[in-house]
Amino acid sequence: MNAIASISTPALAVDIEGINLSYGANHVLKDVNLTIRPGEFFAFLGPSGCGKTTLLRLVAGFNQSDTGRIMIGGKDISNLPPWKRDVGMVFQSYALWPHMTVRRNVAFGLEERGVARAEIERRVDIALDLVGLGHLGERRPSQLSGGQQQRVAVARTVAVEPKVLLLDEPLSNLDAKMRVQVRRELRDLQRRLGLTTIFVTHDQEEANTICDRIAVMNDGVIQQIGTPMELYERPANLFVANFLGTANILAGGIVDSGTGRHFVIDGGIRVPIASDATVPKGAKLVFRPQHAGLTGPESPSGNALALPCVIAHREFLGASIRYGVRIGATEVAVDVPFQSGEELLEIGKAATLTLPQRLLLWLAA
Ligand SMILES: Nc1ncnc2c1ncn2[C@@H]1O[C@H](COP(=O)(O)OP(=O)(O)OP(=O)(O)O)[C@@H](O)[C@H]1O
Repeated sequence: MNAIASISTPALAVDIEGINLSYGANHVLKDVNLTIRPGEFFAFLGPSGCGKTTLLRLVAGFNQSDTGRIMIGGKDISNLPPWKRDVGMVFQSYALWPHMTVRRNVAFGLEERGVARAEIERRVDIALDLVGLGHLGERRPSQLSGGQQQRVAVARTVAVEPKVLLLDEPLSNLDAKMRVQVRRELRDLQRRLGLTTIFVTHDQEEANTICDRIAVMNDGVIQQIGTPMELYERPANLFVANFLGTANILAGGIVDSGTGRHFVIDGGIRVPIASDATVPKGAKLVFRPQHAGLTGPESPSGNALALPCVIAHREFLGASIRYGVRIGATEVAVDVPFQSGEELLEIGKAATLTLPQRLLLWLAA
């Protein structure tokens, strides 16, 4: 039997149903419902304090909810203590024992469970090999890099053969370069093990690059669940649009005249609304910087919307130029691919912002 087959268990779904949780008057989780599919790498993503760690700890059994239940593989585990849930959690701090060798750190959880010595040695070997640390078993945590310590924390968790892996901001103690490397390793390990995994992060890039699907949270409420691309291309509301990537947001009001609906933005500029567009009540006009174009002040031909604007800033980003553009009193960002030798638009000059109708988003809060 190969190393992976001997340490992985069949992947199970996690169902989170009707969860409400309060700390005193602070209603931290508000009617949370979601299903994590077997073998999925799933993220809880949201700003600090939105409740994602509280939700993860609820799955682990460290918190109790006021209502609802948690199911793993179709079995209600809400009333089981953490050690009977078959979940493994990697903490932000790693929580390694400083006085123990790497091997002892990985073995510790197995010893606590009364696993036989020969089986412990076998599983420690497999877990350390999985994270590429087989040769460093006799070192102590202080003799390892941050990335290596993180891998020991993962090996220790995987060694107890959990049915679900929980990762609480496991990359936040690493520098930017290490983070990119370790997140790839984590993704690769998760794929090889096929283990249902929940990953908590406030970093959208981290969630986008390694997770199959993401639940975006704000203020204890799930805003939207989807793949990274779905969330980026079809955000459900202004919060999601703003949290994943850069979003330009223009406020205004709808007027319905004989010539169809228009969205009147700052300065009285009228943006025609496509006849088939769904515009929720209180919606704002949203578009991504790379979906807009810029030309000189004369209106361009074609079927893009053309709005008069003024160039306010210009930043060279390498592959593109980011222009800060004023439309009425609002400034928006427009990314134009950089072509060597091409003339740039001058700051302070009038220009025309072009927007393809099909890429406009009409989103409410
Ligand atoms: N044990 C506790 N007692 C009281 N309030 C708590 C407790 N744990 C968390 N909270 C509160 O619950 C809310 C959600 O906290 P939580 O740690 O889940 O947020 P988070 O999204 O994980 O944030 P961060 O990214 O900063 O860790 C916050 O308002 C926090 O102050």
